[in-house]
Amino acid sequence: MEEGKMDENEWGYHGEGNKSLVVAHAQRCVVLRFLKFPPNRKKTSEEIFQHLQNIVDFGKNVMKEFLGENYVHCGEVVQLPLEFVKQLCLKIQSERPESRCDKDLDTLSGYAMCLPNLTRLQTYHFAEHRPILCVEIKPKCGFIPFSSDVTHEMKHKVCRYCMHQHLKVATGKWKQISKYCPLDLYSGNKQRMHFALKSLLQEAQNNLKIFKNGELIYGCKDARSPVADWSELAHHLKPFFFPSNGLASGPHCTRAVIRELVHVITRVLLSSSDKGRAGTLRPGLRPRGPRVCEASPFSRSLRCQGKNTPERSGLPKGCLLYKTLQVQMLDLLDIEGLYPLYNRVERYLEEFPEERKTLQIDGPYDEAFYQKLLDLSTEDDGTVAFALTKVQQYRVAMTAKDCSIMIALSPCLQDASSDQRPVVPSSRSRFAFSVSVLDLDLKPYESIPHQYKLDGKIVNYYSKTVCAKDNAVMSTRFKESEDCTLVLHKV
Ligand SMILES: O=P(O)(O)O[C@@H]1[C@@H](OP(=O)(O)O)[C@H](OP(=O)(O)O)[C@H](O)[C@H](OP(=O)(O)O)[C@H]1OP(=O)(O)O
Ligand SMILES: Nc1ncnc2c1ncn2[C@@H]1O[C@H](COP(=O)(O)OP(=O)(O)OP(=O)(O)O)[C@@H](O)[C@H]1O
Repeated sequence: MEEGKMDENEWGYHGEGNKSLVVAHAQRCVVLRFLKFPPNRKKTSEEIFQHLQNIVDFGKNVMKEFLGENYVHCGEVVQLPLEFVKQLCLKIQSERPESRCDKDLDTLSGYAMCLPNLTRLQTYHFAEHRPILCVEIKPKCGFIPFSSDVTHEMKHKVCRYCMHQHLKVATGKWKQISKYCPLDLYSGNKQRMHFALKSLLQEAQNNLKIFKNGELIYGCKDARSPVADWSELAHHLKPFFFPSNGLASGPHCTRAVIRELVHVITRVLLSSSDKGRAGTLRPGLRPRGPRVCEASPFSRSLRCQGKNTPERSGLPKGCLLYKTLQVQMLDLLDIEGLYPLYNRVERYLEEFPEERKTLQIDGPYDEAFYQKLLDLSTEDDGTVAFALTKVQQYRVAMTAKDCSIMIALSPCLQDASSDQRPVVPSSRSRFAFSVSVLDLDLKPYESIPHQYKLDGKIVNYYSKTVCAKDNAVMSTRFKESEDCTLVLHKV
């Protein structure tokens, strides 16, 4: 960043999550990502610089290794004029969703991350003049825990996302339960993936956003957001999927456009555009545990029709979903098995606080840190070293369970070359595409007790309310069928 030349009027609000806020440059293909903190919990400039540098190092030394060079963009830490940051913060404040304003943008350190704007195709410095469509998906955890440390039977049947939905609706975070189940998206089965993507389009929550030429055109800010409008979305997407065709508007057109979008995204998700190292975690993390989640409406309907569960994951090994799932599965013990190991590390640190640095709890996230993550043994020898390895693997797995995938699509002419970018066909057009992953900030060591409590809360709420309701319905049905049988006997 050229210090003297920073002008807040050249930047606009782009989006934010729980921990960071992103602004995009109007012309250049870059974004600035700032950290956010609750009021009165400010950190020193040095701490913020170190935190951001850790994010960059973790991306470079760990996530690039696991996920592949082409998918991960680490960016760099930049120092900005304080006056620019202050003015920028004032400028964007009115555009921030109310539900995110419990945290303030860090305006005191002057540090931020500079990254390519992934809602434009990967050209990094200058925006392309071709139209660009970008779909962001936060897929969440794609497997059901297989650890023998799991004590709640329900966790072996229903995935965490589907259980958590009920708690989120009960606490007012979202208005209604989504039909999306991550296991459907990660299944590699096209039919299930189509169902998962359609469900995301119906109830986007914070799991789906769509950008056109870098502008958000579809997505949900919070529970107060208006209901999704597919015909408006189809209106935006029609020129991309039916460029030279006078497809009339109306429900038929909307369905056709949405179908094209879902099919193209599925194809891209199943593609292996990465040329880097494939699967550093092999062998060891083969898909385990149930293939389907009992709460997924897709698998429920299969069961009702008396059909078998679909085949195990057919995800191609080079695709980003497969690689993300591999990293998620570094959570080998589940939080229930991990928590006692975290306590072992804690006890050790209480006795030897100066060891925190040697154990690399807060970094550096270097090559040595990465190498230790490759030890997949689950035989506990009672040592702090074993406990620490599992704790660090868990943190990395949690990061992969919370990252987002960005798919950028740019129409290309039928015969034109796509500058060596991969191309995906749809029925009436072709797209050059890129796939990237974002939000790869390593989850903090301190969040483990919170994870443990939240896990219990999610499962207990689901078991008490949803299961109890299901059982009541089942027993009424059973009673009715008993009554019915009795009547039949009498006759
Ligand atoms: O715990 P989860 O599964 O609810 O995930 C949290 C996310 O909620 P979600 O369920 O995706 O709506 C949550 O997302 P939102 O703030 O709800 O958009 C954050 O991503 C949070 O991560 P962090 O604390 O900011 O590092 C996420 O926390 P981590 O569990 O990843 O630490
Ligand atoms: N490099 C990028 N290019 C384009 N958009 C981006 C980029 N990085 C982030 N964004 C946008 O900003 C939003 C918030 O960023 P991010 O997910 O990193 O925030 P966060 O606070 O770390 O998230 P979380 O709530 O998961 O902790 C993203 O959902 C995405 O839409």
